[in-house]
Amino acid sequence: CDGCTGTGDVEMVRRARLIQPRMQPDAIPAINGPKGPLPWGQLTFAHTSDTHGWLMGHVKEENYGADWGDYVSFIRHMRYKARKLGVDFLVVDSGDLHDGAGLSDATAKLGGVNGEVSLPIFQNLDYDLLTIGNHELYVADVAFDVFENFAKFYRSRYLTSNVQIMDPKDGKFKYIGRTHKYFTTYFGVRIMAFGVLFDFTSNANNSKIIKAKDMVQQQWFLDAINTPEPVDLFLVLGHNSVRSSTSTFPVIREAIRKVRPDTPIQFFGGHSHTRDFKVYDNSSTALEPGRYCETVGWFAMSGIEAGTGKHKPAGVPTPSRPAVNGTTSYLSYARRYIDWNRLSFEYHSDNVRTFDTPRGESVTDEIWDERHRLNLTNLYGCAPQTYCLSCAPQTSELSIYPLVQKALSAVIVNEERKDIPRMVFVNTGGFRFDLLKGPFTYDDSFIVAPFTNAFQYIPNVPYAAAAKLLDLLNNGAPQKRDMDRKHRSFIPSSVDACPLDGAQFNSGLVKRKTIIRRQEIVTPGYVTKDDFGIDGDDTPHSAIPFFRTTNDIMAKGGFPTDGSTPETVDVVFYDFIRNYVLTALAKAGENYTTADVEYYMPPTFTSNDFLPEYAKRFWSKDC
Ligand SMILES: Nc1ccn([C@@H]2O[C@H](COP(=O)(O)O)[C@@H](O)[C@H]2O)c(=O)n1
Ligand SMILES: [Zn+2]
Ligand SMILES: [Zn+2]
Repeated sequence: CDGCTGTGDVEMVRRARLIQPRMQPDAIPAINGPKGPLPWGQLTFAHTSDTHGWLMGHVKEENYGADWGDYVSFIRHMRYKARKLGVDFLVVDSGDLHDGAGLSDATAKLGGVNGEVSLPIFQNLDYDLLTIGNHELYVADVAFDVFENFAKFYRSRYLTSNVQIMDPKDGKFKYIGRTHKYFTTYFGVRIMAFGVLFDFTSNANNSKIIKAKDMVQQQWFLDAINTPEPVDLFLVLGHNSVRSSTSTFPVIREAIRKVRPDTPIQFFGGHSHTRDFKVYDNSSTALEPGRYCETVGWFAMSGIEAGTGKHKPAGVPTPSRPAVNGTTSYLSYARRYIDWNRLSFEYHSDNVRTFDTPRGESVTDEIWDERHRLNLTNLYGCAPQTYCLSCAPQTSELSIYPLVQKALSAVIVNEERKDIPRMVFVNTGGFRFDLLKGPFTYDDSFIVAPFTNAFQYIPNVPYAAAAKLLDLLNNGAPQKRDMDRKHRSFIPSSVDACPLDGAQFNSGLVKRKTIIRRQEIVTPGYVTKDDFGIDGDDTPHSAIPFFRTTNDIMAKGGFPTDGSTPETVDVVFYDFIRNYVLTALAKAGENYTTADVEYYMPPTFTSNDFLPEYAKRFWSKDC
């Protein structure tokens, strides 16, 4: 497995970069590319959300294979193009920068803070506006780092209208970023912007989230929406799904509409990891740009009666439809979901002779140096097949969940209680990405299961109650984001098998400054249906099937081999779902409290550790 170790990796990186330009065409990976030029409007936006540390891009999927340096170069070209076209171009992000990849998460394992390497790399992008996600707030140290460093870096551009942190210097709660920003664009559009997190409640104690319904009553908000200054557009950035029932965007919209019935309101959402576009009314729409550096959300609007920007810039497609189909409006809109790869980025930069800007190149170099320094390519074992999160029913052997159950049964064993039967309950929301065939590395351990949830247990629970627990948990409160519309893939009924197979992709162990070429066939990927229809995907794809999962799954261990049922069992679970387990046990007639809960495994052995342990024990190292 050449290149599997850290040192080998760097050697290969350097070599790969040198030889790339002379690669034979057959060696150049192929994906199908953009269907045509992007729309540009009076105001045009590039939007990211839920990047979750994937700044390296998807090293095993060419389709999403660009890295953060490539995105930095892309945005530089787009800013230049916007000026040439005579339109305003704003770059925005809706949060969730942590938990999901080695580059963000490995530093916490080394005793540092999650994000201490990835956030400074992220900061190479000159965002116009950003807001905070719930993954910036689960852990007190992470929240404080965001307050102390990230928010100070972006200053008035980091909007956290309803999120505060306790400043240890004086013990007072303060906004992490700014509550709002009033500004005028280059071409003269006057914007009032907010950044609103959904009503998140699992935050660390040092932070506070003000519910949207309370925020809209606060004096600063009322002053902002009633400002005597002219406002041409309200811009609401939010880590907030654009569609789910838990979204608080409607609350914000109603509050603004009460005092400004005619001013356009544009929302940029996140959190549900979906490509989506929602129409609220004829002057109010919302975009959501997916997850994990798979998508750049692209949005263009024209018709605002302000400024000197062009409403129909020459030589490019322009926004052409009202928000509500069949009506007439002075505003017109367009949206596109761009695949995160160099083919797309280069194409939309008009195939400039040198795509890579010096800043972009240095960001790429930094990412690869850090990847090496953090040992992210260290190998645990070779996955014999691809195990997917949602491309197959959760009981199918193609799904990751039977593998998780096997690994939990084998690895989650307390030596002192190994002969006592145990039932291990974990939430499916803790698994974040497919485990791809081939090398399963330190980086992949974060990609698949980034959280550090501890294994806790209640000893000697009557089996009769424990046996009811899984059904009670799965019929109880949801334990993850609203999955209702998570994958809005438009799936032809003929697709019934999981087309993903790690063998198709590069090993991910060597740097590939990929020169990709177009292919005629269509690669599997997003097939998005939103309020504007089915033409949003910049690169057409064949659909990947999507199957929902239950809240939780359960694995057994140490049960009698003769098939008899034990009197009592140890009920083991992630600390993240402890309260759900206690509630469900009460429903099963067994009242326990947190005082009955103990650690089953050492608290340092977490949900991020059991799959690597399984891979080390049971998978070959010869990929
Ligand atoms: N310690 C944790 C924290 C979160 N989760 C899961 O992540 C979901 C939230 O992720 P988003 O990217 O959608 O904000 C949450 O609902 C849990 O399912 C976890 O398992 N453990
Ligand atoms: Zn997220
Ligand atoms: Zn989120």
